[in-house]
Amino acid sequence: MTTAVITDPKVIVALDYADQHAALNFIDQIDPGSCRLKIGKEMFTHFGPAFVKQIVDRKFDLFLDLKFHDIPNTVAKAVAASADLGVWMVNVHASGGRRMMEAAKASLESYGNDAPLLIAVTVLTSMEQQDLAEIGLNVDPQTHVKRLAQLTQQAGLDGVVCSAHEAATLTQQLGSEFKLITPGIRPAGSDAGDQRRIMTPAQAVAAGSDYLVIGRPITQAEDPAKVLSQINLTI
Ligand SMILES: O=C(O)c1cc(=O)[nH]c(=O)n1[C@@H]1O[C@H](COP(=O)(O)O)[C@@H](O)[C@H]1O
Repeated sequence: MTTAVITDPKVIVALDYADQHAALNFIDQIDPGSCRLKIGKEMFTHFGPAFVKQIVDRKFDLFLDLKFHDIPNTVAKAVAASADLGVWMVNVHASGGRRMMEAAKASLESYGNDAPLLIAVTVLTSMEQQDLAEIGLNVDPQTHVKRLAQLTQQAGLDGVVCSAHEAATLTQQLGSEFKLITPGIRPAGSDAGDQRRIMTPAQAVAAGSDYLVIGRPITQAEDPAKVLSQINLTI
């Protein structure tokens, strides 16, 4: 183990590897107290629930990022299936609407204190105003995020995924208990890639982000554990 243990680590490392061994090699170098981990569509599609359980068994808090978006009954069942895997956090798309989110929340009632945090994606951090216009949403990203975050809170969820650019406004509007999970994080000097609404780790925390989702700047570094430690020192 090379990474320091922190109380309530803020970094969630996005394990977007096509190769299970590369992911496990990284995990072997870090301590579960130094970060949380996220498995998204790429690794889940390759390696399935067995891989999720492997990570959970290693005592990492795991965010299962499958961004469910379907009719309420289907999403409710998928969210409950995620809870059965023992994950720490699971998400849906807020644009699936109030009834879908309420059904997802209700499906976790029977899990009591073992229920994962349930959060909703607002506007993807890869999207800017022009992308919204192309899908018929003639609104600026901030306004749309605000609207979806309000709906998410009303539906009883624990927080939202948004860009750190929206964090300060959302904290003011929705209170500090409502969790803000922010991808689109880039340490100074690193490549933005396909992300559009980005911030550095320190800026994001200062803006009010509760958790920072960081993928490629860590996973594609020559020494991922070292980059994670360096980021932890800045926040
Ligand atoms: O829900 C997410 O985690 C998510 C939402 C969003 O709006 N933008 C976003 O980038 N993500 C995820 O966050 C991670 C970001 O990875 P990097 O761009 O490599 O840091 C990816 O796994 C995305 O799927």
